[in-house]
Amino acid sequence: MKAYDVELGSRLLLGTAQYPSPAILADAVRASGAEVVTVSLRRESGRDRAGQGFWDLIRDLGVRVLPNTAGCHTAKEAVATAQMAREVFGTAWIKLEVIGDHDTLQPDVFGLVEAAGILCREGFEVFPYTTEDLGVADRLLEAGCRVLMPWGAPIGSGRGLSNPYGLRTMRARFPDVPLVVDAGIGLPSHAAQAMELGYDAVLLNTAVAKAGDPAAMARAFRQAIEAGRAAWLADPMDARDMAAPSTPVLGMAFRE
Ligand SMILES: CC(=O)[C@@H](O)[C@H](O)COP(=O)(O)O
Repeated sequence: MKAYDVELGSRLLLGTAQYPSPAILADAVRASGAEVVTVSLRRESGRDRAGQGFWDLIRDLGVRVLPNTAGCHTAKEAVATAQMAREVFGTAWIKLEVIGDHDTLQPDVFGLVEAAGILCREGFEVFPYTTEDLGVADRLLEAGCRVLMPWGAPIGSGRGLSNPYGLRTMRARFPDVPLVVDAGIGLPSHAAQAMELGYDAVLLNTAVAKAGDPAAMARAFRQAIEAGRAAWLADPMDARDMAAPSTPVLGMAFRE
């Protein structure tokens, strides 16, 4: 997958919050094969003393950092956080979250589009956490985003894909835009489903961090994402309403 002209070997992007310990986080990142990890500026203080240990750990893992604006509720707050993240982490990449609702952590799509426009004009490479709304997607692309990240389900819910139909429609509408399902994934089968719909990648955090064995779960997600991608490339059959005998009693044994 290509994101902002960077070729990524892994289609799993992993969050770094909520792990029981730094060592378990490191094991999970290695097991996942992820080449990109998200980092919250509000949680880690980057290269100052308090965040130095975390920063060293990320550097030793050799992964690319995708800072996020987690916890921001207005465009202004998100822009300021992104600007600080660029200074601290030395990257133009930013995962843009503008939260609109306390209960669902649903994106505020108005604030999102506004912040995306400002950040793209300032040279950021924006990964917006959005919904599957096609009109909002159009606005984000017009604002300059070159990757879209629709939610699977509310952050941290582990519910899987709430609206597979909407995600399928989005994939069909934007065949050439890198699309990443972000948030709400609870099980490897959810991630596989996203990949089977033709999504380019999956971003997740809680399902691995909160598993009894985070490294084992990270490995399971890696395998599921690879399987889902392989299935998409293999051109899956269409589902049917009616039964069709898989072993016909008449006719040829093979299609040709
Ligand atoms: C880590 C990160 O960026 C989260 O904000 C992201 O949306 C992941 O959500 P889950 O924790 O539901 O996987």
